[in-house]
Amino acid sequence: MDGIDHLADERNKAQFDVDAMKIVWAGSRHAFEVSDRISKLVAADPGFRKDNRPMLGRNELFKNTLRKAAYAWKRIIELHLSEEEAAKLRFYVDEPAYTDLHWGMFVPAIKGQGTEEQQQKWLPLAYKMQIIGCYGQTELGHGSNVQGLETTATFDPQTDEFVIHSPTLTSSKWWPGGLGKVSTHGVIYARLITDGRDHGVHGFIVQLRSLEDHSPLPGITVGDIGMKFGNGAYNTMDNGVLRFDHVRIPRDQMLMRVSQVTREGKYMQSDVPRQLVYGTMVYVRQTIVADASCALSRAVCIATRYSAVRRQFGSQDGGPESQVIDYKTQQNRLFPLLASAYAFRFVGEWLKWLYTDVTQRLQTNDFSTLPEAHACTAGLKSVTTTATADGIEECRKLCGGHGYLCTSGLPELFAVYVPACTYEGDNIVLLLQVARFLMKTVSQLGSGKKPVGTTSYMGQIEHLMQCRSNVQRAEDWLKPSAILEAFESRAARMSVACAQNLTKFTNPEEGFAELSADLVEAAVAHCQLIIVSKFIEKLLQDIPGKGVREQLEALCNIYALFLLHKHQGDFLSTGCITAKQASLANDQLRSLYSQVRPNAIALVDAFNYTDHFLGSILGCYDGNVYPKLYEAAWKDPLNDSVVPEGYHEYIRPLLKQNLRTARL
Ligand SMILES: CCCCCCC/C=C/C(=O)SCCNC(=O)CCNC(=O)[C@H](O)C(C)(C)COP(=O)(O)OP(=O)(O)OC[C@H]1O[C@@H](n2cnc3c(N)ncnc32)[C@H](O)[C@@H]1OP(=O)(O)O
Ligand SMILES: Cc1cc2nc3c(=O)[nH]c(=O)nc-3n(C[C@H](O)[C@H](O)[C@H](O)COP(=O)(O)OP(=O)(O)OC[C@H]3O[C@@H](n4cnc5c(N)ncnc54)[C@H](O)[C@@H]3O)c2cc1C
Repeated sequence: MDGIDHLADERNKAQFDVDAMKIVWAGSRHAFEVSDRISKLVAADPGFRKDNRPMLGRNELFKNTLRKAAYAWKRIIELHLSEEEAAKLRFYVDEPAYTDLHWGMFVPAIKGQGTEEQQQKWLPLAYKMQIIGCYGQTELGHGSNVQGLETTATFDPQTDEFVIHSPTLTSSKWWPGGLGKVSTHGVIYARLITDGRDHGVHGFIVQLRSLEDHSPLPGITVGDIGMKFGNGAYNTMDNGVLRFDHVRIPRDQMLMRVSQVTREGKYMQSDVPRQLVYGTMVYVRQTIVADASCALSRAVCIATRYSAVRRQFGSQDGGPESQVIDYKTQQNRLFPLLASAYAFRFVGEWLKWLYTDVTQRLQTNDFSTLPEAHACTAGLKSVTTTATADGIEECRKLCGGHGYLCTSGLPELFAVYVPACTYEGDNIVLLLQVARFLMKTVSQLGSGKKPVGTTSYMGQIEHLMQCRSNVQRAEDWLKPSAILEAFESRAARMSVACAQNLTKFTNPEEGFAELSADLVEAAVAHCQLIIVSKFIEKLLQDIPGKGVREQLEALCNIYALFLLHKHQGDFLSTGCITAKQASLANDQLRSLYSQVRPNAIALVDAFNYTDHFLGSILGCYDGNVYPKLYEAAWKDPLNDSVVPEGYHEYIRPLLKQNLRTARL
């Protein structure tokens, strides 16, 4: 526009090396270089334009998504992009599409649950996109309760086939992304029945559409489930409905890594735990945690830049008004979100490591860390997506009225993001899984079995049950040991209190149901401890770059102390800290906000988002917000004509009628 950087003064205030922080954020120099190159490539390509999405009707919107997905694939092939680069390209194209499920769930399901042979047969086809797949688990009647799924896969020994069937309306598959209009195949979850016996839910590769003309195969009824929350947004995705009427598939299309059905129809189980059937969900939950940091950082980048541009009140003698970012209330809402974005980034990195580690162990039949991996992925998915969805909405409010405009980018970001609280496991249902894991851990404390990994803090249960924080001055809250002890003792005491209350029930399941609200809170406390401790561990690493460590320390302290303030009821009622110490934490938070304030713009610049990816006038890099908002308004289709369509039919007759009435 005017070529001036309206945020230059803010950028000049930075007290750290932004380029070094970009590398910390990306994870490595290599990751930064790939991300930087691919994001610029996407931003510069008009084929990936996305600013028109809110204006398009469903059919147009969907066709546009198909075009983009095909174009993205064309570019991936033309440019010989690696798997890593291709994934980045899809990320920066930033449009929910069937490809997310193909690459994100269909391929991982085959990799995780298929035998070597099955992988060799199906993966090359999927990698070349000669088949397109979805993940067909949820049904109209059951989503969370996977064991309640009704679709059946009955083995027919005469033909060596499974017969896939939807026996009831509620057994219709409902929700799978990419299913409605695109997928040719699906990994479909169904109850395996052999010789009249029900062996529970298993995965099957089922062809759904003809590879010649895309029509549904015989016995298959398939379509889209209809418009979802928000214009544009997730409506680029064809979430589908699917019914089977005795559809036959060859026996070797059951995913047979975990269990097998022989030619004779005998059901056999490998040594691997049955829960590996749920393995794809563990994988995806892990990726969702890393994605949370992307979505939150994007919203925070928009809200931070705009808060520095926006001025309200405080003008004296005709001088400039105050930047809204200087209001302490704005900082108290914004900076903890900025800190959370960094915290989720680092816990996401760690979770990726944990997942890789458990996968390697599984390959050598070591299943010992699977329960922890399940609890961590489930719990962190829940806590980070809830905080991110709430955080995006908070960022919208932080941008005042303009945040409500689609051109702010925030309404669409929220609408696309908010189902993350539900998909891949409803967040409450997942926290209850964490609570079960915690109750088991507590119950084993007296047995001599040493808790390991993320529950190792429970090894010092006697200390944690009676310790009192020794914080005396606000600065004492800057000590990682003070923070860790407070978070560990809060989590331990909440879990132990639940475990003690559970003993009052003769039926443990009844007790679990009755105490489930408290159990969820104990699970949240445990997960928040993991996030805080992984941030602190990150700071123990070598962190190059002038001032980078200092900024990260401030953000880590903000994250922890803000949580402590928000959940002070927990910390006080469990006696981990005193009211005076809670108040000192608050004093420290204020001073941390002042420390972050001059660095705020540079801290969001470190995310290295292009204007294309941000998709927000309020968050644009140069901060030249008002001319862009003004210009964009005139591009709205409603402004194509000065007098609106419909004037002659609906406005003019009204006005004329009022004139006649007035004359009477
Ligand atoms: C990149 C992709 C883009 C994202 C796009 C998003 C697309 C969205 C896709 C989807 O949503 S796919 C569908 C996802 N569906 C769910 O997440 C369903 C949630 N429900 C469940 O996961 C499970 O049913 C449950 C809630 C965990 C309960 O399962 P179940 O009743 O079978 O188990 P329990 O009796 O409670 O537990 C038994 C035992 O198993 C352990 N366990 C449970 N899940 C797992 C797991 N995933 N991995 C390992 N272990 C697991 C559980 O802890 C119990 O252990 P023990 O207590 O017996 O030791
Ligand atoms: C955008 C989107 C994309 C999706 N994509 C796919 C896909 O690709 N493939 C696929 O298979 N599925 C997909 N799903 C389905 C998704 O996985 C399920 O919706 C999700 O697992 C939640 O299950 P549910 O809908 O049955 O919720 P319910 O379980 O019906 O939840 C309703 C309410 O009941 C509560 N509740 C349920 N059980 C308990 C309990 N035991 N204790 C306490 N409270 C409980 C929940 O907390 C919630 O408040 C998608 C969903 C969405 C929204």
